[in-house]
Amino acid sequence: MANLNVTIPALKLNDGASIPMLAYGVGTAWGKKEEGKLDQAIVDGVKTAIKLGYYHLDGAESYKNETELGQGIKESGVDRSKLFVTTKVWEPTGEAGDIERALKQSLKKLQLDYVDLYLIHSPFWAKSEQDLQNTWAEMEAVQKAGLVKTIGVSNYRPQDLEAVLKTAKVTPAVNQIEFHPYLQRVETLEFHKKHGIATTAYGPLTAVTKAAPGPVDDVFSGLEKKYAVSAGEISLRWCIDQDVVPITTSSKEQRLSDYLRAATFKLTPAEIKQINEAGQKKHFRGFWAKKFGDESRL
Ligand SMILES: NC(=O)C1=CN([C@@H]2O[C@H](COP(=O)(O)OP(=O)(O)OC[C@H]3O[C@@H](n4cnc5c(N)ncnc54)[C@H](O)[C@@H]3O)[C@@H](O)[C@H]2O)C=CC1
Ligand SMILES: O=CCc1c[nH]c2ccccc12
Repeated sequence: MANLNVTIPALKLNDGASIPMLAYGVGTAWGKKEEGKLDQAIVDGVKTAIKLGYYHLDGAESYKNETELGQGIKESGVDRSKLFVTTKVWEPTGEAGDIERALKQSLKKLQLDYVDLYLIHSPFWAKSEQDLQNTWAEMEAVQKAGLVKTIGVSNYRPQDLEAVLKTAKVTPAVNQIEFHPYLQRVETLEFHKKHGIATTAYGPLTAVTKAAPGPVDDVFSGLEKKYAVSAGEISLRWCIDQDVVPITTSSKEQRLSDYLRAATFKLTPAEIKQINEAGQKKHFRGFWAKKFGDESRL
């Protein structure tokens, strides 16, 4: 297996930490594992990703494979300090101490004493603005206690972030959202920019996988020839060149290896504009569609 030996760029977060701009996610591609049993395929997938150079790893309590993610990290032999590990809390209860309890369980499964980034998986469990605010205060507390380096959110809409910012002492450093040419999240990205919140993107390959064929295909084929890369690699680079960190995944080593080519070329502003204009002709949301509302562009 060719290892391209590429350098993945990093993005500076609002708290001074650096986040690698290409991540390997363990939330999709692996199917459902048997409860309580270590799934060696997931452990091996994590080790393969790390071996190839994916040092940013995206997990979550709800994926039920933090044990495999932790074991893969351990068996990779790569120094902990070189890795950037994210996990997410699923549905906070709103009770005092619930975030600390959930985080400590995650850390135990991951066999780690801290995570680089801890996210609230979604805002959809909250019944009020106050729920979002109280839980954010709990996130601030675990950061202060040194259990996590950086705190953030996922799937938050501008109105959810507004609510958090009314009482926050620490601005969320990251919002992890679905982002691809058919879901460009213009308003959300503008809000992020205004408040110094970094965007990380799940579903970055959607335009060339689940939502294909579509209006970006012709633009992509021209760029595939120009840069001698695949449409997937164009999709990932389209994120990176807009300062968005793509989180991708595959159980296939060859695909993961190929995607590293996203770090070997750069799209021009005119090419990004071409993709954006073509992408705006179609709307597709692969995750959480009912929660956002089918037609929402947020
Ligand atoms: N915070 C959240 O709510 C969510 C977070 N995530 C995170 O993001 C990660 C990546 O999410 P995805 O949507 O899976 O990312 P993605 O858009 O990069 O798609 C990856 C999937 O596409 C498949 N694929 C790749 N190349 C392909 C090709 N050429 N033809 C056909 N299929 C191909 C892969 O096998 C994999 O299943 C997850 O593992 C998870 O860690 C994912 C969804 C929601
Ligand atoms: O994060 C992506 C969506 C999601 C939420 N819970 C699960 C569990 C397993 C796979 C994906 C997800």
